[in-house]
Amino acid sequence: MGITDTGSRFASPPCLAGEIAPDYFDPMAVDPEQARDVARWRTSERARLRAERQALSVSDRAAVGAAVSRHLRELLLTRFDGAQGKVISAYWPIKGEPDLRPLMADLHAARVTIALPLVEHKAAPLVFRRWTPDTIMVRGDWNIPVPPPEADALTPDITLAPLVGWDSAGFRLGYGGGYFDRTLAALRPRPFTIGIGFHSACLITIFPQPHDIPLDVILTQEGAQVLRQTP
Ligand SMILES: Nc1nc2c(c(=O)[nH]1)N(C=O)[C@@H](CNc1ccc(C(=O)N[C@@H](CCC(=O)O)C(=O)O)cc1)CN2
Ligand SMILES: Nc1ncnc2c1ncn2[C@@H]1O[C@H](COP(=O)(O)OP(=O)(O)OP(=O)(O)O)[C@@H](O)[C@H]1O
Repeated sequence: MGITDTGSRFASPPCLAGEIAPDYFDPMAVDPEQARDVARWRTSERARLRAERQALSVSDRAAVGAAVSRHLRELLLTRFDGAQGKVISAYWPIKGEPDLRPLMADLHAARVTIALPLVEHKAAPLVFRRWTPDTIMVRGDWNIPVPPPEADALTPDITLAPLVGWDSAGFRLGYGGGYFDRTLAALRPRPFTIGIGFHSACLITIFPQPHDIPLDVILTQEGAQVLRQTP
């Protein structure tokens, strides 16, 4: 899907994707050799982008977290009237991801219900459990801090998907477990999905495969990218 045909508008330049001929790559082609090449390429791009992110100073990363939080607050106000009474799934930052925890606490105080994702079963959709600033976290899969098993399981209205890489058609590269794609494929109604990442993690294309689901918005420190129509 191209940029112009989604009716998108951009807060900053959308990373050259408009310069790609639409017939350059056929995302629906399921050629096993091509799928294998894409998987290898993704593995090396993930490593490159993660190393780049890790090389940033702590204060640069903190500034990105603060800027993304500002844009997210604004997006929730303008598109969801502040999201009061809604369930938003966030994430507990790992491996240099933008830290939105202060905003999570502010949203909780503003009567937004916050949930966090858990890998409770390998290669299955994520489970979301309620988080409040008083939640005592436990170690989950991959050592990610998660709410305890007795925390309520919730279905998010809005999902924040942390990303390792993104493209201007709204596709996301994560850590390679396929968890968000499986989750979005399973959830009905599908939550409004906001990718969260560094602007510099923009790729010309992630070579979307049939299982990849484009996000509704991608937020970076430079604002909203790939903003789709109102849900
Ligand atoms: N902060 C945060 N929490 C999150 C996510 C996230 O991206 N960020 N997730 C978003 O989904 C889920 C965890 N995602 C995971 C993704 C991959 C693997 C994992 O084991 N990766 C293997 C490679 C897998 C493969 O290539 O088959 C590895 O790196 O060794 C684990 C958890 C839920 N919580
Ligand atoms: N809906 C789905 N059903 C079954 N398998 C899926 C689905 N979505 C993704 N997968 C599998 O997960 C694998 C990894 O997917 P992908 O490369 O898109 O990961 P990712 O989006 O970077 O990971 P994550 O969401 O965990 O951060 C794919 O090879 C695919 O086989």
